[in-house]
Amino acid sequence: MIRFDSVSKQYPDGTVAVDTLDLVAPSGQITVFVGPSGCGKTTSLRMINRMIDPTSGTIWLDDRDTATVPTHELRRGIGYVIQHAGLFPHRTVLDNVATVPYLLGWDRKKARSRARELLERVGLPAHFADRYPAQLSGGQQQRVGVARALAADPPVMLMDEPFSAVDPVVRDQLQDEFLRLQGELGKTIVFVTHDIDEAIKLGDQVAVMRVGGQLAQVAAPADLLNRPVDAFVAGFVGRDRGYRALGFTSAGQLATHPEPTIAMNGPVTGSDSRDGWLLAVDDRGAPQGWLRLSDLKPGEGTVTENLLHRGGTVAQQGGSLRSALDACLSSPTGRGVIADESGRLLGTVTAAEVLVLIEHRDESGRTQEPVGGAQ
Ligand SMILES: Nc1ncnc2c1ncn2[C@@H]1O[C@H](COP(=O)(O)OP(=O)(O)OP(=O)(O)O)[C@@H](O)[C@H]1O
Repeated sequence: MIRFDSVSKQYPDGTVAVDTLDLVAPSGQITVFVGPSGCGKTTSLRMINRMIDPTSGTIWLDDRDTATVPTHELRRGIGYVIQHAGLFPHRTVLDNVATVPYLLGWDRKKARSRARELLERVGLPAHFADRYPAQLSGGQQQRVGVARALAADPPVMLMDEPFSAVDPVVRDQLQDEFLRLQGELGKTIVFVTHDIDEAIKLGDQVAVMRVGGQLAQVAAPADLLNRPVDAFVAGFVGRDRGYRALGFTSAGQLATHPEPTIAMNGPVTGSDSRDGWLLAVDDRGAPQGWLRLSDLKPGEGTVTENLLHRGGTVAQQGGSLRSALDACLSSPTGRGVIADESGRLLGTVTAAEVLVLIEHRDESGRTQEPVGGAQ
């Protein structure tokens, strides 16, 4: 656990970067600092490993006042990842990852074998080990940065905009893999970003700061979306927060309607169709897309990929209200496709049925007794 106890930082020129911050970052969880440029996120983060010393107040790491811990000892237990990864350009990827173990005096073989294991963990193939950072893409460099920070297995990780310098698709992948890794490792993580969507996706709790270094609100993502404390937080969290909050509310077990299907690569037969549409499934029963019978030209007798409307999303049974509603809204038929955990079709629901569930959410955002749906 990391605890900020009335922590302030005023730089010598008089700038108050952080103003009387009180906050707990619980062990094994991800706490995200988010806020507009200059609101004191980086300063707050760097005070944890004492790259910056607070002007007043105390930062506790478990039961130790960090001001009383020698910095080299403090930093041994704290991994640090920054934007652009900050890799050493003249060292190979493997030696970059092994930096801290070398510094800690590990035997070279053990350090390198640990580095190899970590590269694999962050999803980099073994042949990258002997490359230099400049020979990697931005996303690959960030993975190396994460592996390097994890090398000595520190219980705490500080991450300052680690995924900001890569394109949105790679960022999304890095975020997913980071969450998967954290699921395995359970580190105490403090993460800085200016991107509210990233904060909401990654944070177990999100601390919104305002310029002047004040904490505006700290809350779980769903609470932040459902109950912003003031106009600043509401504005920062964004306009479609009501819709996004549905992402944190389970749709429960949806009562689905049976949906007539047609087999991929099989013959087109329209006899079961209710409204001129059929849902194509593969040989495992996984939905592939919708087929509109009126799109067929004479002689097109086989269900092939290029005949399908594939824009619709598929929601998983037991998933969120947002994914269920999205499945309906994105479906060309208005019927949202619901699959089981292994991706096999269960049936469909309508937006009206999902809306009934949304209306029956309780105060905390949970859905009550499943209502609506079908037989
Ligand atoms: N060394 C310094 N001397 C004086 N002022 C500083 C110094 N470092 C940061 N500041 C100021 O402190 C405030 C907080 O800066 P900080 O870098 O912590 O903000 P941030 O929220 O991380 O910003 P960004 O998202 O733009 O990186 C800003 O007004 C900044 O200009």
